[in-house]
Amino acid sequence: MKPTAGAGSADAPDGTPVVQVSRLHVRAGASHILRGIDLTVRRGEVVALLGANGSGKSTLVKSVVGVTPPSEGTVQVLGSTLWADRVPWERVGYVPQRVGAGSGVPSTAQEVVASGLLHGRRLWLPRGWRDQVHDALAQVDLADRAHDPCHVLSGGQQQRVLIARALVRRPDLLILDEPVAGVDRPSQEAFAETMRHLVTDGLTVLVVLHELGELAPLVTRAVVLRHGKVVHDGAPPTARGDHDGVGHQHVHPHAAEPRPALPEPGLTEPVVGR
Ligand SMILES: Nc1ncnc2c1ncn2[C@@H]1O[C@H](COP(=O)(O)OP(=O)(O)OP(=O)(O)O)[C@@H](O)[C@H]1O
Repeated sequence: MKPTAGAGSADAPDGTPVVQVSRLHVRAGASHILRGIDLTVRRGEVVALLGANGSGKSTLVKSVVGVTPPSEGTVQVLGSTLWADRVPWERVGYVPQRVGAGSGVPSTAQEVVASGLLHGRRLWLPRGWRDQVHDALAQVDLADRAHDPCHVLSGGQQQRVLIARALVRRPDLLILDEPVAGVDRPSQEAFAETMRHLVTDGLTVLVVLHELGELAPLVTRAVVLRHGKVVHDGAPPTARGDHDGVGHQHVHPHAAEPRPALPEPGLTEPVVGR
């Protein structure tokens, strides 16, 4: 995936909350899925949302993008309160958990990505949309597949189309739910490189991951959910053994500054001084 210049604001992290979740509860029937979540994502941060299957990660990001309404509590995005104020969704990119870009509709990659330029107040494509779509597809290395129907693309390529759809509006806030699940290693590396450029340009990111993988060097904070509650909010964990990995970056503390114990067994392990 190839970066292009400038998405998001060019501001440095300044502590301004971009996402603010307060005492959020979500219930569905008899299920009490989220149980009092507090989460703040500040401008310029890259926050990884981690946790075991069923811990509530997708439900939390769906609440942040206004798909799932809260039972209690509030969610603010870019300073606007969901379900009360108008939220500037045109500044938000969202990649849902793997859904397939085609979803049975015979749309081309170009058409799917172009739909990312539409939002509540703009139901027509802006002047120059073809170039914007081409740039977004180039960022995920699919410019040459623009006119292919999505159903002929592989699962990983469809996922990259959805990433391009989120990037095409040059968002200030990007929310990704397992963006690289099912994406091959070279594409993961290219995606991480694209993200590195976008984050340098000021993009704020909330990303659901099962492991930090190639995005590890970018992640500024990790939030771990368990049974619908936040059980860790702080330094990102480091996967066991990755000192041997290609491209490993020694960004985590060593013996002098031990990491907090990770509360999510089996997910990742703290690494100290290896
Ligand atoms: N609409 C719903 N009705 C009832 N239960 C639901 C609903 N949506 C989610 N759940 C339940 O809430 C829990 C959390 O689901 P969620 O998809 O948020 O988990 P997750 O952490 O994203 O999991 P995974 O890592 O498997 O994607 C699960 O037990 C799920 O079955």
